[in-house]
Amino acid sequence: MNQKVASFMELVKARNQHEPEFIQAVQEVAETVLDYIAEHDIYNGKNILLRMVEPERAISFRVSWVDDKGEIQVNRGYRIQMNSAIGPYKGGLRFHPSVNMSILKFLAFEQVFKNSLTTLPMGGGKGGSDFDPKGRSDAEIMRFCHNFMAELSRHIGPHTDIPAGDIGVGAREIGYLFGMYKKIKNEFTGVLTGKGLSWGGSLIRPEATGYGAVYFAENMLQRSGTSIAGKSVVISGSGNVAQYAAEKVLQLGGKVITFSDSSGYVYDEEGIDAEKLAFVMDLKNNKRGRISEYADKYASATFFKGEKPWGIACEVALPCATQNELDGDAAETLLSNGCICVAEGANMPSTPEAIHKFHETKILFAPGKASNAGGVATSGLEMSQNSLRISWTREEVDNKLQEIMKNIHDNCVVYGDEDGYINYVKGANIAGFVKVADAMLAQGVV
Ligand SMILES: NC(=O)C1=CN([C@@H]2O[C@H](COP(=O)(O)OP(=O)(O)OC[C@H]3O[C@@H](n4cnc5c(N)ncnc54)[C@H](OP(=O)(O)O)[C@@H]3O)[C@@H](O)[C@H]2O)C=CC1
Ligand SMILES: O=C(O)CCC(=O)C(=O)O
Repeated sequence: MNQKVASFMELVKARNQHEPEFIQAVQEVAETVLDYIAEHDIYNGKNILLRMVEPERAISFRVSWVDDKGEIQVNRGYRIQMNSAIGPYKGGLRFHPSVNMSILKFLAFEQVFKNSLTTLPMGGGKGGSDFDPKGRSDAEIMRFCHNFMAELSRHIGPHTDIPAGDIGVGAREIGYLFGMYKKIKNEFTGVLTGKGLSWGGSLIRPEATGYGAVYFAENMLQRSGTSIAGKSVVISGSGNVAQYAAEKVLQLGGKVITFSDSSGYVYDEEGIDAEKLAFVMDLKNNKRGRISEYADKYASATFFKGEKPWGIACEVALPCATQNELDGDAAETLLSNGCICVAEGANMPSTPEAIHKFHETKILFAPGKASNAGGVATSGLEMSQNSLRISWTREEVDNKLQEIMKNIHDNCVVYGDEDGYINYVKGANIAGFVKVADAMLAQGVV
C-alpha cells in the first residue's frame, strides 16, 4: 500500500470503526483512484474521495410488526443515501439477518460507481433490514413490507430516491412495498423499480443482472479471441442473479454445472439444461425450497452440504450469491483447475486476496460494480419508461442492455489498460469516479 492510500485509509478506518465490509470496498477504490487524482490537477487537493466516502445521509429506523402468532417483532430498517451528484439516489433493498451499517454502506458506495458506469443519470444508495424472510408466511412478509415502507416513504420519491430489490427482496416484496407507498402518498409514480409488468415494470428487469453479467463476460472473452460457447461454467447462488446468468449462459452455448445456496452447492456433471433450470426457478421462486432438493430430483447431481462450488473444475466462474464468498484459497483452486474468466454477478463476492491472485495470473476478472450493472441500468430504463408513460418491447430493452454492458466494458478497457493486460477493477473505479467527481466539482462544496 502506498503512503497516500495508507494515510487516506487511516482516516476512513478511524471514522468507520467496526465496518469491515465498508472499509474493504473503500480501500479497493482508494488503491486505484488516488494515484489518478494526484496525476490530474482538476481533482487534486479537493478531498473528493474523502467526500465520496461519507454518506450524504444515513437513515436508521424501527420497524415493528405483528407475526402470525400475534407476537410483536422488532427489526431495524435502513436507507443509505450515499451520493446524488449525477442523479437521484438509486439502489436496492436487502432483507437478510446479516444486514447492518457496514454492509449497506459498502453496497451504497459501490452503487455510486456502478450507476455512474451505466452512463444513466442515477446517484447511489442502498437500504434494507435485518429482517429474515426465510420461513415467514406470505402474510408476514406483507405486514413487514408495509411497516417498513410506512417509515421509508418519508425519505424516498421518484425524484429523490428510487429503491429496488436485492437479496431477499424480489417481485413479491416490491409489490407490497409499492402498495403501501401508493396508499400513503396517494400517487402512482415510479418510486420503485422491479415492479410487475401490469403496474409500471419493465420487461427484462428480472433477467437484467444475470444476463448483463454474462454479456460482460462474453465481451471480455471475445476481446481475448474466444467466447463462452462450449465452456463449463460454475455459478454460485440460486436466486435472481444466478438463475438468469445460467439462462444466458445456456442461450450462448455454455454448460452450467453448479448452483448453491447458504446450505451448500449442487454439482451436475451432465449440465443444468433449460428443463432443470425451470425446476430450480420453480423451487426457489415459488416453493421457496433448498437447492439440495435439486440433487433429490436429478440423479446426475450431487449435493455438497456447507460447501462452496469453487472446487469444481471450470473455465468460467460467476459468483452470484453474496459478498466475500470467494477467498484466496478458492481463487487458487479455480486457477489450478484452469479457470480463465471470473465475472462477478454478486456485489464484492471476491475477497481482496482472491482479486490479487486473479490479477497476478492475468486472467479475465470483472468486478461486480461493472459486470452486475445491468440490473440497475435496466432499472434506469424502467424509470425512463415510467416518465414517458410507455413500455418498450423485450427486444428493445435487451438491445439497450447489451449496448450498455458493452459500453461499460469498453470504458473499463480505456481506463484499466496496464501494458496490454486489462485491470477491470482499476478501469471500473476510475471510469465510475470521473463522472461523479466532475459533477461534484461543478456543484461546489455542498
Ligand atoms: N437482484 C439484482 O438486480 C442485483 C443483485 N446483485 C447482487 O447479486 C447477489 C445476489 O442477489 P439476488 O440474486 O438478487 O438475491 P436472491 O435473494 O434472489 O438470491 C441470493 C442467493 O444467494 C444466496 N446467499 C445469500 N446470502 C448468502 C450467504 N451468506 N452465504 C451463502 N449464500 C448466500 C442465497 O441463498 P439462501 O436462499 O440460502 O439465502 C440465494 O441463493 C447479491 O450480492 C446482490 O447484491 C447485484 C446487482 C443487482
Ligand atoms: O436496480 C436497482 O436499483 C438496484 C440494483 C442493485 O441493488 C445493485 O445494483 O446492487
